[in-house]
This record gives sequence, C-alpha cells and structure tokens, in this order.
Amino acid sequence: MAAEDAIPTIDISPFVDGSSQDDAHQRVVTEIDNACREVGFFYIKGHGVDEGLLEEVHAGAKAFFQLPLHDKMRIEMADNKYMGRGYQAVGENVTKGRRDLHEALDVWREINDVAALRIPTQHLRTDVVQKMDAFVRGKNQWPDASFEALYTQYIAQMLKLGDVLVRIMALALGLAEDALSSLTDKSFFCLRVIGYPPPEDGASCCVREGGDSMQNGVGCGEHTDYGFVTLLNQDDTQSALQAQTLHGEWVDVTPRKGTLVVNLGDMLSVWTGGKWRATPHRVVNRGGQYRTSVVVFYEPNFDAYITSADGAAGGKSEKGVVYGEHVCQKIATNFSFIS
Ligand SMILES: O=C(O)CCC(=O)C(=O)O
Ligand SMILES: [Fe+2]
Repeated sequence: MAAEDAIPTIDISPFVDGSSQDDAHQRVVTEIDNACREVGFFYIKGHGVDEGLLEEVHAGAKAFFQLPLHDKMRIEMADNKYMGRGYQAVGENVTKGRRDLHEALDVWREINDVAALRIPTQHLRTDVVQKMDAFVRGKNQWPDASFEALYTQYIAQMLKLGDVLVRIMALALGLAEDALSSLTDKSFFCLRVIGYPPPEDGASCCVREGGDSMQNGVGCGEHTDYGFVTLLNQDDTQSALQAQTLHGEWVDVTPRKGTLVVNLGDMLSVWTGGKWRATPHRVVNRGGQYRTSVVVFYEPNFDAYITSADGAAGGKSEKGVVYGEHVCQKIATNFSFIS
C-alpha cells in the first residue's frame, strides 16, 4: 500500500498561529485522534518550523558523517564517561540483538541536578537506573561550537512543537489541554542525527530472515520508540523508512518536502491504556544513496511515572512505568559496547 493511502498529512497550523476558529481546532484534534488510533504515524505541515532549518540540519549531518572516522571517534560514546551520548560508529547500534547499518550522534537533555530528580522508587522494578548512572549524569559531546549552536536551535524548535502536539493529543483524548504538560515540562528529549550508508549490494538489498542485519542491509531493525512523540525529519532519499499498519503490512513513509513525520512511542501507548499505537517501524535504505535523518524524541520527564491517565484509558489497562527506567533499560540493550 502506498504511504498516501496509509499515512495522513495533518495541517496543525490552527494550533501554531493561534488565530484560528474553534472548528479549525476541532478538525486538527479529530485528525490527530484518528491517526493515533489507526496508524500511529502521520506527517505534519503548518508546523511553523522554517524549511531552511529543516534542510540545514541535514547539511550539517552529511558534513559530520563525511569526516574521517578518527575525527568522529574523538567524541565516541563508547567511553563509559559518555555512555549513550556522542558518536556511534556503523554497526555499534544493536536492535533486538542485530547490528544496524547506521552511524549516529546522540544528544540527550543534560540533567544538571540529578539529586533533584523525584524518581518514584516505589514503582521501580529493577536497579537499572543506578547501573546507568553515567548516562543519567552525562554531558553531551558536540563535534564543534557551530554544530552545537545549529542543533541547539533545532532542538528548541522541536521541543516547542512537541509541546503543541501533546496539547492537541490531550484534547483528542477528551482531557484538559495541559493534561500531559506536567509529565513533559522537563522532557528527557533525545536528538539523534543518523546516517545510513547504502548497503553494498545497493538496490537488491532486502530484509532476510536470519543472519546479521549489517549484511542484510537493515539500517535500523524493527522497533517501537520509547517515549511520547517522535519528530522525524527525513532527507529526500526514497524507499527507506517503513511503518507497520494495524494489519501487519509494511508501508513506505515516503519523504514529503517541508513536512515532519510524527510517530508515537511506548509511553503514549501506556498512558492511553493501549488506545493509541506505538507503531513498529524500521529503516531499510533502498534509495541507493547515503541517507540522513534528524530525529528529536519528545519524551516524558526522566522521573515521570506513566500510567493510564484518568479518562484516557480506552482499551486494556497496562502497568505503569517510570520513564527513566524504561529508557535506561532500552538503551542498555541498544549499544554493543554496554554489557
Ligand atoms: O531514520 C529514520 O527514519 C528512523 C529512525 C528511527 O526509527 C529511530 O531512530 O528510532
Ligand atoms: Fe524509531
């Protein structure tokens, strides 16, 4: 099925320019509710982010990934002090035990006062947060000051947009507009700048059963995202990102110029009692060119306890989870250098 049929494009400008009428707001709320229920993926336009900035971050990504490996390794994350933050070489990211054919630069919110976190320890199931202490306390590693300035500006725009989206989502669930705000006001966001080399056998690559993902040309294995809302800015490479529909079909999430792709993570599924989908997706770069994507994950606060919100739960109720624990558990399985 073509993406045009499966994945809607939603114009959210009534919530961005603040000048529109109630019926325009209601249209957006209804469209978001349908998309979150049915596919868990949608494109947004009218988001207010400058198209030049959307392109500039790709230029910055391509320039960084083109550097010699030893330059990129100066900020490698496989250094315990920088656990989870910095540069990760091709094959170091692992999804479900398989190495992915991508390289990345990861930046997370820096928690300057770890002691001030109010982790609801009565809800912790493991001691994984303690094990990931270096990650929680970590500082980011940037290639240089101009890169940091550009992406810091980009993150600020994405956090604003994330806040707009969770407001629309709260309304879509029949709750007060700010129902999610206390869970996201210190969002433990992550910026992932990702580079996908084309697989060596180019267009003929496919997802095969068994074997190693790198040989199979899988840029990023099937997974769901961890948090609330993923804001994904793709370059123009065709045929790469794929999402799984409710019926189990894989559909291409074809790049649409000027739009951002939005998909939902595990925590929104928990928060809505499973009513909304954290949609499985994967990347198989069949575009024949080096692909970049720039992703900002708009996540709950590190110490947020996520459980089905009153009035939001529709389907089965799921157990609550402390977001920091969930993300630490996931991170611990994603990196080949964390044992
Ligand atoms: O690069 C993409 O299009 C998707 C990346 C992704 O799914 C992720 O980083 O979680
Ligand atoms: Fe993802």
